[in-house]
Amino acid sequence: MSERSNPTDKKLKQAIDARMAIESARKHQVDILCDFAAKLSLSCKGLDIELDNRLAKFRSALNKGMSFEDLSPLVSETLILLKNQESIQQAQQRDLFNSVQNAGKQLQKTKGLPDDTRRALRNLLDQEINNVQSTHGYIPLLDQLILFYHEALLTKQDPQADNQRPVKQARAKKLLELANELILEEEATLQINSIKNNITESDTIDALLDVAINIIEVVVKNISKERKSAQSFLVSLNQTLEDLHNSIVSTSRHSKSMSIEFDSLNKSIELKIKNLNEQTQKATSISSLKELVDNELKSLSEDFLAKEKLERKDREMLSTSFSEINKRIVTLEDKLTTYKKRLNEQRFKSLLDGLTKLPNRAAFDERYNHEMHLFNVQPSDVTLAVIDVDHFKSINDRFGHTAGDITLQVISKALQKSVRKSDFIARYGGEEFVLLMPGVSLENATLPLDKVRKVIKNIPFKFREKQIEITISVGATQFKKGDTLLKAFDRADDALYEAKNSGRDRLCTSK
Ligand SMILES: Nc1nc2c(ncn2[C@@H]2O[C@H](COP(=O)(O)OP(=O)(O)OP(=O)(O)O)[C@@H](O)[C@H]2O)c(=O)[nH]1
Repeated sequence: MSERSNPTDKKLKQAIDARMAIESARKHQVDILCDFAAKLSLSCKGLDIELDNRLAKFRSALNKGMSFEDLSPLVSETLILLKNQESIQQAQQRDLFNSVQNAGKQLQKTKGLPDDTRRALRNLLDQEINNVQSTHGYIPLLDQLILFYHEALLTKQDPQADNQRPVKQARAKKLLELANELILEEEATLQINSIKNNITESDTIDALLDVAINIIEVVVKNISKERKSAQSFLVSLNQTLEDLHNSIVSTSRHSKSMSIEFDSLNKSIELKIKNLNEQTQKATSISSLKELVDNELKSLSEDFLAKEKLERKDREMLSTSFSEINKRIVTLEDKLTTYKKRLNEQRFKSLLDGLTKLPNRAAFDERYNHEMHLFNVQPSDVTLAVIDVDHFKSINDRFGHTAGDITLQVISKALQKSVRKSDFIARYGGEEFVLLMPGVSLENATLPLDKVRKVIKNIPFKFREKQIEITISVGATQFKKGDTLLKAFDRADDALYEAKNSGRDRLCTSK
């Protein structure tokens, strides 16, 4: 019997053990789930007080191991609250979107915001904000926005703040370039040169604005002076022409009246001769003939005298009026010569760079065009070099704009002195120069160009008792068949870029 019950007991025991194992595994799973649910519920903490209370109850019920039937109503209530919370969050998200967008737009209107910040802000408003999916997604955007506000605030508080500097520098550079392009009279040029010193010294955008206004004032004054002088020239030219016209009219009037007088005298002489002839035919005696001839000859001689007097008077009048006309023509010629001279001076000035007195970019363009035209008609060796002063900005920054100006003048003189007479050197703009070497191949140009580089490097610049070495980078090329002005220049520019990128203070060539 015990032998029979034994297997049954064993089976029962095995079944009980298996059941207990399942129960324990299930309990373990339930524990994990409860723990998970409790932790998940904690993550919602702080959204809403009622939801917090309900979730706290839910967690405590889970801890106590409450049955799922008992938990069920609590879960349903929590679900309703969570659903409410979802729509509340959607509304909050909409509000947040609007607030961030409005704040950003407001910030965009701020003046003096650094370019990088402005670009990042535009990206935030145009792109990033539209990719946000949840309320949490706004956190990095808000963080960024606060940073932008901080930068804007710095710009407002400290005019010399670093973040305003790039904006100011860009404007200062532009203003300087414009000032350099102005071609005015001597006095105005001096004024502009002294104003130019203030450009780099201005530490705020407002100060730059003042400088710009000063420049405009000088230009306006110069224009009105030019206009006045052109007007007075035209008025005087007009007056001289009118005088000339009057002289000619009066001469012609005089000639007309003279010719009438001559006509009547001639007629009277003719008549008298005719009369004398007739009387002579009719004369009956020598004595009557003699008397007649005497009378007629006397009258004729009076007429001839009158004619001679008239002729003399006419000659005198003509001579006076011609010398008068001549005088006026000479005055006119003088005036035109002066004006032509002024125009030539003006043209010459417009082709010279005011600061360095080297030919300017317009002069270079003219010559470059000419050389390229000659090359296209009959190819020959022409080398083009672009020269740029290295780290010139730091000279301005460290020692001031005036020191920068003097440096450019010294470098220009040295460049002018170290190129050949047949070469053409010009200031292309800023701290950049261009050199045309007609009749010189690129191969033959490398030695003289490198010599120029060394000449500049050896100039003993001294600023504030400090010895400073200034170097140049040079990019050169040679005209090639099929070149355009742009193609050849780009090649020289590429070579210059290479010289800059490979350490500066060198010559690079491009074939
Ligand atoms: N004093 C003075 N400065 C000028 C004049 N024209 C341009 N500049 C300055 O020249 C500087 C040129 O600077 P960048 O173009 O940055 O070049 P860089 O400092 O020479 O540096 P690299 O060319 O890269 O070696 C700017 O600061 C301009 O303001 C001028 O007529 N006078």
